[in-house]
Amino acid sequence: MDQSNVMKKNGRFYFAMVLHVLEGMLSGCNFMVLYLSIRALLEDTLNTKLLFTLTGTLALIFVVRLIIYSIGYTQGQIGGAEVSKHIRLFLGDKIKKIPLSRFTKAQTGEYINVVTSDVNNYESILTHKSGDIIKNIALSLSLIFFVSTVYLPAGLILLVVYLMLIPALWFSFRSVKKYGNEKNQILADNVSNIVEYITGIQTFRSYGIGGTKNKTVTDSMGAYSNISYQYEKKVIPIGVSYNIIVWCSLPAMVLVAGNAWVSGLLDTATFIMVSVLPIFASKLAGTIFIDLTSYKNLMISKRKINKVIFEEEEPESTVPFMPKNKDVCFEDVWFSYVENEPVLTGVSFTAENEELTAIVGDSGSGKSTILNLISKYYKPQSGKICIGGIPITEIASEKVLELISMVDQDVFLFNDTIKNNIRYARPSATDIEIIQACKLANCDAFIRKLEKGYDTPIGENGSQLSGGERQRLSIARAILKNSPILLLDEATASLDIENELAVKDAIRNLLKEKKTVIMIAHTLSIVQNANKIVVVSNGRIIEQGPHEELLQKQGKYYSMWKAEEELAV
Ligand SMILES: Nc1ncnc2c1ncn2[C@@H]1O[C@H](COP(=O)(O)OP(=O)(O)OP(=O)(O)O)[C@@H](O)[C@H]1O
Repeated sequence: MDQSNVMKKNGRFYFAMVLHVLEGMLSGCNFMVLYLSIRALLEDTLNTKLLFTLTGTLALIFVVRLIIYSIGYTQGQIGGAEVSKHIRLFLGDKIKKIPLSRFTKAQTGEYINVVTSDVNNYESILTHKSGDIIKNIALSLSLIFFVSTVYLPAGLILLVVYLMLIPALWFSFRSVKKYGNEKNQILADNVSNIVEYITGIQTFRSYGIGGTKNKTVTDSMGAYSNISYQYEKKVIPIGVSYNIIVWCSLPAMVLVAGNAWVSGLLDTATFIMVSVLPIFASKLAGTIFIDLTSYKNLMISKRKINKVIFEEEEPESTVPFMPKNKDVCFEDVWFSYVENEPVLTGVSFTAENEELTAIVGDSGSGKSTILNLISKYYKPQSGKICIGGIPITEIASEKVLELISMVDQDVFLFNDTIKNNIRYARPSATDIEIIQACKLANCDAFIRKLEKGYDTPIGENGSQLSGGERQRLSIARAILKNSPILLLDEATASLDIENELAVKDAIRNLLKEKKTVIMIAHTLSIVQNANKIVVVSNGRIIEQGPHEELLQKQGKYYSMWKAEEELAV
């Protein structure tokens, strides 16, 4: 669907709106019948026949209104739900196309908010708010029209009641604009913080910073209640003042109509009718004020949805990406996550086709960032990253990632069976291929010991598995995907010796295939046989070459090697 049509309202919605207008006008007719009844009563012309005619008319209005209401309500609900269904489907698809670098912590809360509460808000505008507002406005207009025809000054008083809505809404819309946007932004931060809090609840609890002790969450909750309070504090007095002013229409009406009655210009029936109408009209105007204020507030959600709909997308994957070879080349790449805090400063190196390139360096030197850039999770600020000589900047992430298998420290596992978790790497894989991959990744044995073997559900994010087991499942995925480029973060230091050996053995099996491998190595013993070792320090490459050559240089690599040897002794 074209993005400019996503939020477009449909025929059902407009049909429902027409029916709401009719319903509002019919409600106004009740007052006319009531007026005729009072007239007949006071003029002593009320008899059984007229009484039946009047009550029959009221019953008919009721039945017609009921029919119109039922059709209008149903059409409005279906029409609104259809629009929000299109929005949800579009956003689901859109999120796939947004560059991965946009999914920072803050932005994630914003997206969650848009696809959940903002779409719900917009749906409620379509299914409820618009209909209620339009119906009440139609009813108000028919009241003004009716009263004006029976006694013009009374009609003008009612008109003033409704015209007073303009300044009241001007003030309330100003507050909505000021606090509503801020409230929405704080809510998005709140969602991000809560998602992070709940995801990390075990860690928070283990350090005794759960509940109110978690300052970030409590601060953000506090900020949200503050802004909600500020918002209400500004809007409520406007609503209250408006109500007080419009209720003055009651004594004003009694005074004006009373004077006319005393002077004989107005009959008793009209006096009674117009004198009680301000009670109803004031209440109705108050409802319209509240509904329009909340409509304006809900329209913030519409703008936010639109912002995501028109957000810049990844380049389309129409261009086939078939590099002749799979060497990965960095040319003077500069990158920072946060403005003015460079993490990579002029990185240049080539990981040759079907060779093993190891990246070593101090913690925080930028090793994982290099892998993140190859996977297009982020975009460099300057410089070029090429695969097989083709710059990847203009290629869709999807296409680039087809060529890459990633085995890193953060293994994400779905709440599904072991077999299905591995199958994500290649949905067309047969059970035998999955088992074969698991054997090579050293996980077949532990999987078979589980109650239901490969069909065992592994809980949310694989919570029932150890760190080493999760890493081996991730290696099994990479083996199954069998892509020509392998990005590997060898993080075995945190594992117990048995798991470390199993993972290292699985990695050895993974490396047997002819692939372009870029491996972050945390222990140097594993990189001795690499074709090239790239040494990173403070975001720069300070040495590169094979093991022996780097040892001879007696630079950073040499001292790291010596330090590791001493540790081993
Ligand atoms: N998403 C992020 N936002 C902001 N800064 C980040 C982000 N990820 C990493 N950094 C910072 O970038 C720098 C390089 O991080 P990186 O993870 O690439 O280092 P590393 O060499 O892989 O470290 P380690 O060996 O400890 O995993 C660090 O200072 C880190 O704090």
